Amino acid sequence: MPPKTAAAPARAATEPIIEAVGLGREFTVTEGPFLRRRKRTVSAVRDVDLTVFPGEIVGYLGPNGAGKSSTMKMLTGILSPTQGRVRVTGLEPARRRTRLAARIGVVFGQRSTLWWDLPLRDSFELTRHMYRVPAADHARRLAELTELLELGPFLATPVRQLSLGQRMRGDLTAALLHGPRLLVLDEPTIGLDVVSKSTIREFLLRLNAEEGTTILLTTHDLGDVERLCERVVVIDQGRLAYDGGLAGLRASVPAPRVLVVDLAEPAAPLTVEGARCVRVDGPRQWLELSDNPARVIAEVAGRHEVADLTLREPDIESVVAALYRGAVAGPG
Ligand SMILES: Nc1ncnc2c1ncn2[C@@H]1O[C@H](COP(=O)(O)OP(=O)(O)OP(=O)(O)O)[C@@H](O)[C@H]1O
Repeated sequence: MPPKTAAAPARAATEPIIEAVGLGREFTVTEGPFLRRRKRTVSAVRDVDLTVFPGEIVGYLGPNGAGKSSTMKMLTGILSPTQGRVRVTGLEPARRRTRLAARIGVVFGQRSTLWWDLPLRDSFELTRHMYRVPAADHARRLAELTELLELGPFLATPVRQLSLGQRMRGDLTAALLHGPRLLVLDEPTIGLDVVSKSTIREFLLRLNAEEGTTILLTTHDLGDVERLCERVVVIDQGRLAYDGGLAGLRASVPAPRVLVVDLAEPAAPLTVEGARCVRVDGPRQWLELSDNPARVIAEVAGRHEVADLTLREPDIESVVAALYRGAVAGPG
């Protein structure tokens, strides 16, 4: 399926921070019962062209198995591409992994880089040595980050005693202590409660606004996307399916609008041309619209006594679900 595109935000004429052209990664897997094993090639990522400029926040989305983690691993040098080429901050990641590590921060939400048995503060001190950050710079930055991420009270706590949200904030701090230009996040809010999610989202926005840090994140949490990403890239079955703004994403997929009707009395599901009743709860009914809302509203109001009406635009969740379905269904 060719990628759908929408107008990307205006960018300064600067060097891209990420530039991938025709990027691909295949794996050879062995399958089948003993003595009848066969080798099969799995294409995890194919033909991905992706250019990200400094200061962007880009959401990299896709259903399970779409190729997000494989892309992230190629961008951070953990995996070598089998096709195409990629540069991150001007470096070829798999060949210049150590040099690249000094320029980027990486957080994989399900895997901590902190030392489990050490107090948080000691983990940060070890990180300082790994990145060779001067002591005074480290102290200043640690003070800023721990204040913004509300980690002060936990600096003496061993990592294994931290809650998931505290640990995630610790991982973010560790990834940012050396002042990277690019932050790569794989599921940064996975498993967190609403307050912790919000703390992390607000922090990332501030980091981007005040320091100009470029952020590339994968997430299945569309709240992250709505709050953080001016640009989304959708990958499906290894290929790009969309690259553009959130508004364009909404416009590119025909997800239906829903009319919520509060009748004066409970009634049987409404049958109206151009609408499909998808839910009934007492006097409230939800009509999925395939026609002009004004005509549907007029017809419902002509037949029933209506107490209230609300027209709901498709939420980003149903837009993305429709996009994934469309991409899975194939071209067109
Ligand atoms: N080391 C590997 N060996 C064989 N196949 C792999 C390997 N890593 C990934 N794959 C396959 O490549 C495809 C893409 O996987 P990947 O982990 O990149 O997807 P993802 O979008 O990150 O999925 P999820 O959202 O579930 O984490 C999948 O079919 C997966 O099974």
